[in-house]
Amino acid sequence: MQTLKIGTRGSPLALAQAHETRARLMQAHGLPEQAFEVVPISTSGDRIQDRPLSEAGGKGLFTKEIEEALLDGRIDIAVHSSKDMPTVLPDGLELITFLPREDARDAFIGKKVKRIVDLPRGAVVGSSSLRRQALLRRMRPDFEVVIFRGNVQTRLRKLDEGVAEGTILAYAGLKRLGLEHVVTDLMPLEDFPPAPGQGAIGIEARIGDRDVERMLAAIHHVPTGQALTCERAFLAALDGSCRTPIAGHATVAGEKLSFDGLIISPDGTESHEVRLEGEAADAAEIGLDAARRVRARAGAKFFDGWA
Ligand SMILES: NCc1[nH]cc(CCC(=O)O)c1CC(=O)O
Repeated sequence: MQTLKIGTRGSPLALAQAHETRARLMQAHGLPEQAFEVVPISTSGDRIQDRPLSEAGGKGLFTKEIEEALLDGRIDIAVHSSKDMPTVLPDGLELITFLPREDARDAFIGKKVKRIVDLPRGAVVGSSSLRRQALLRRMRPDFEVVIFRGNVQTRLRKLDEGVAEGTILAYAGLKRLGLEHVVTDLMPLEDFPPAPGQGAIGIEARIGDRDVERMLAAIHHVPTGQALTCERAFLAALDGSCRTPIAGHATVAGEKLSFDGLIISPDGTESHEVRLEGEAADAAEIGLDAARRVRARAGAKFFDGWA
């Protein structure tokens, strides 16, 4: 077979994820590194630095150019952070493979204090994610939450410069970058539920590309796939307004799946949670059912407030 072209964003995290995918494929198929080519692709999401991405057009910004390359045949597979993937993909493409999930929790990086609970009243905490901003406000209404973008290095520099007392990032991303030593605290799943898909590498391919399907089947992690099916069904059913922060996390043990979902107002004052358990084989139905329940509990007005 010719070289398999692995498309990815060019950020350090994206490249680390592409390299992990390549390593797993090499291992599973006994192939040398030269059997693969990692193709970095710049996306609009990487280029827009001046405003929150939720205002610039949301999640699709990180995937558009990569999906065009996949559809054009310039690459054969695309490696993504599942969390950044829209729930609706372009015709002809599917997310078919998930690698074993890393720790899905958010991590706190404190400058003067290690634990977020030890921050003084009114402390400034930086985050660019609507979910994290809302959860921070719910947890500590006294915090001043400021927008904080950029890669890990940029954020650490901002902490050094005194722009904020701390910031929150996905533990998984930090681990994959070999930066877990900067983490000073881990956020509990209950107070600070992760975004749907957090910590899971997802691989997108052309529907019906049999050679690629065969290659990828060997590295697919079934429990992660089931968890992601549930989380993405929850997200898809609620995603009408991308201005509503949504958290969702499923865990799979044997045949059983357990899901926790949450929607929260951006100011953190109103949140609605749901927990459902069921058969892992019913992952999509559980996610959809959870979305119906949490939507019913919140009422239609909840979504109107800030949409
Ligand atoms: N939105 C950016 C993004 N997309 C995926 C990750 C981390 C890795 C992951 O969740 O799999 C991050 C950075 C972060 O949230 O800290």
